[in-house]
Amino acid sequence: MTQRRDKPDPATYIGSGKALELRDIVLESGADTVVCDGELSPGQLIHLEDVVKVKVVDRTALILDIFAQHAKSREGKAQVSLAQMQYMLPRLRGWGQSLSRQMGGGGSGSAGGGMATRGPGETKIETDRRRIREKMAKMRREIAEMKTGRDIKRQERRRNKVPSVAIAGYTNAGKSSLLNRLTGAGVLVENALFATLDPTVRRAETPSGRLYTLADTVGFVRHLPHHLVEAFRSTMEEVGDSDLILHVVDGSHPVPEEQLAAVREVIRDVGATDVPEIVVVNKADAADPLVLQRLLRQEKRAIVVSARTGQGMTELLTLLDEELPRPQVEIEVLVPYTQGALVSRAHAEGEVISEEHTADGTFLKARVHEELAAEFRPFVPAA
Ligand SMILES: Nc1nc2c(ncn2[C@@H]2O[C@H](COP(=O)(O)OP(=O)(O)OP(=O)(O)O)[C@@H](O)[C@H]2O)c(=O)[nH]1
Ligand SMILES: [Mg+2]
Repeated sequence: MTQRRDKPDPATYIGSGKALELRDIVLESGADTVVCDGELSPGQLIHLEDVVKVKVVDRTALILDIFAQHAKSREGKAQVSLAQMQYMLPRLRGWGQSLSRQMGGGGSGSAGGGMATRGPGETKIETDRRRIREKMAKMRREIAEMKTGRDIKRQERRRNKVPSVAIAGYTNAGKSSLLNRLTGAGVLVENALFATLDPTVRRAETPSGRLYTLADTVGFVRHLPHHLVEAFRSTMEEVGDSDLILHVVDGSHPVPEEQLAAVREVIRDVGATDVPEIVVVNKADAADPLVLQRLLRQEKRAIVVSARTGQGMTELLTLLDEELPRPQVEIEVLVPYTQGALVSRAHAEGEVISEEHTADGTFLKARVHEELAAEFRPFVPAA
């Protein structure tokens, strides 16, 4: 059901007449849940439930439920429960329901007899709120500790100078499928929204034999509610810290541009705007050729692939090899004057620290990329 309004009804989100219409649909169809593609205030949710007499789930709650089903890592799980508690806090409903029921199925054992700890004059709902807040504080501390661990890992990767590639994109675009294609990683692929929550990082090799890491990320959605942004953070940081973004877009979608734009908005939000991006138009096997042509015309650096059939993978790997920043190596060499071209390349492709013309040739200190360093290897003076 859709309704066009200037703004949501303050009481029931949709208008009161529309709410009655919705109640009739619920009765006729025997539906047990109403899902609303929007964010309801706690009051709107309660009022709407009172009218339709079944459970009402808004967009945030639905996304949280999906996250909860798919979170695998400890940090992912903790972040989801934190977001769930934050969501529940203003929505607790009185005496009747137990906390665990309100927290949604499969809750992490947060309920339990609150009677014993209830302070004087505190109602059940106040007790519940206090306990949730305490639990949230504990959870935040735990997440902060987990983050430190992850940062250390990331720093190690940096120090090792293995360039990192993040696969980002709208949910269901085929990010995990692409990761599997590129690395044979066996990451969960599902035809469901948000199959991925925990950051999954693999090591891989470019055709020219350079090592890099490839990180799968959670799918982006438009208008991501704020407390979900927090729950996403681990993956987003991965994107912001990467050396290259493979921005996967579902080419079989009639208007992939919308998803591209939505994802770019989030990339901007996490400050990853200066990370180079390759647009990977996926699902070529199921796409309208006209849409693919349009995308290739519009996007500077785009490539059409199919993670399913393997189409375009060789080209993608070649492109990735070209776009990955070259790690810099410091060299100290004595280059004979007959090899002047090599010295010129150090100037053009690298950064010359010092240059001295001796009787035996050019004594050069420079920072250059790995391939060039290899060419200078014959001229490293014997120690
Ligand atoms: N036809 C076709 N389907 C594909 C292709 N790549 C992926 N799919 C399907 O698209 C669906 C989503 O793929 P995933 O790889 O899980 O997508 P994702 O981007 O990782 O999704 P989230 O992790 O949920 O954000 C699955 O049903 C895949 O089988 C492709 O090249 N062609
Ligand atoms: Mg995935």
